[in-house]
Amino acid sequence: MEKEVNQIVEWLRDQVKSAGVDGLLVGISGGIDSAVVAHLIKRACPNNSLGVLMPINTSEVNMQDARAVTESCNLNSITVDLTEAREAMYCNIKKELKENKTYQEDNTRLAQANLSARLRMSTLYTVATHHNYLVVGTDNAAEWYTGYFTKYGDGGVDILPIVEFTKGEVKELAAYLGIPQSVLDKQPSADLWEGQTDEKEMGTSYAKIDAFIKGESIPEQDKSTILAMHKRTAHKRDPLPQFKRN
Ligand SMILES: Nc1ncnc2c1ncn2[C@@H]1O[C@H](COP(=O)(O)OP(=O)(O)OC[C@H]2O[C@@H]([n+]3cccc(C(=O)O)c3)[C@H](O)[C@@H]2O)[C@@H](O)[C@H]1O
Ligand SMILES: Nc1ncnc2c1ncn2[C@@H]1O[C@H](COP(=O)(O)OP(=O)(O)OP(=O)(O)O)[C@@H](O)[C@H]1O
Ligand SMILES: [Mg+2]
Repeated sequence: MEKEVNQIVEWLRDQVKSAGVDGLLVGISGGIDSAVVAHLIKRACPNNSLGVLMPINTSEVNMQDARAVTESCNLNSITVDLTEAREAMYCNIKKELKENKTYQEDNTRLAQANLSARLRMSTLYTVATHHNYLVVGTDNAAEWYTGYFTKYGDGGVDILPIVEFTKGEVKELAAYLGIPQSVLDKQPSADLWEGQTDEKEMGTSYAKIDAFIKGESIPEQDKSTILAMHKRTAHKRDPLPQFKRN
């Protein structure tokens, strides 16, 4: 673990140097992926790293965990509450769609969820511009393979330090780095709506996704769920389709 952590930390420093920026920042949710990235950026840039807490109707438990994460690595942090901004923006969009008679009730939950993720992305880039920092992403190998992230939301970042680590490996990194126990024990959740957990929404488990990525055999049902997600989200990983002139 120590060797891997040092390698990532070195890589993060190289990214800062080659981009010609002053430091690194990450959104802190109170979940394990951002906790690991928080510790890594603090190690890479002790005096030039920042955690950004961005509640949108976020529970006090998750806020406490987010604060515990920044305290556990002594990471400088700010909190930007986006609850009202998300509400105001979604209300305006909904009103216009209703007037235009193109509002679709069925898509409300996902549309609001993805708007939350994209408002967080906009906030991180606003702070990054002020500080001359890079925005560090938290996607792990399981999320990347299944495309379980919002395009240009939590997927809209500059660098991905843990994208080759399975969820299981992220947990090992977290234990090594000394992340608070309440964060280690928590069910992974995008926390985009009440009661959401990643595994409930995806219809499979991180253990199965990790095993599949590592080439191990898993039940057919899980395999087809994972492959369907991978296929449906190819556009999030691929370069943008570009019309080429003759
Ligand atoms: N074939 C194609 N080629 C090019 N673009 C394509 C496309 N198909 C859809 N699109 C575009 O992509 C959009 C759909 O993608 P996207 O907006 O990402 O939305 P979508 O993949 O439908 O939803 C995001 C998923 O990620 C989950 N999530 C989000 C954020 C954080 C976390 C977490 O773990 O913390 C998880 C969330 O719960 C949800 O299941 C469409 O609206 C369309 O604009
Ligand atoms: N309330 C929040 N405040 C700040 N950043 C957030 C918030 N919610 C989500 N994010 C950002 O979006 C990322 C994606 O969320 P995701 O749920 O995949 O990761 P996590 O919460 O760190 O870990 P887990 O997947 O175990 O819940 C987070 O790592 C974090 O960078
Ligand atoms: Mg989470």
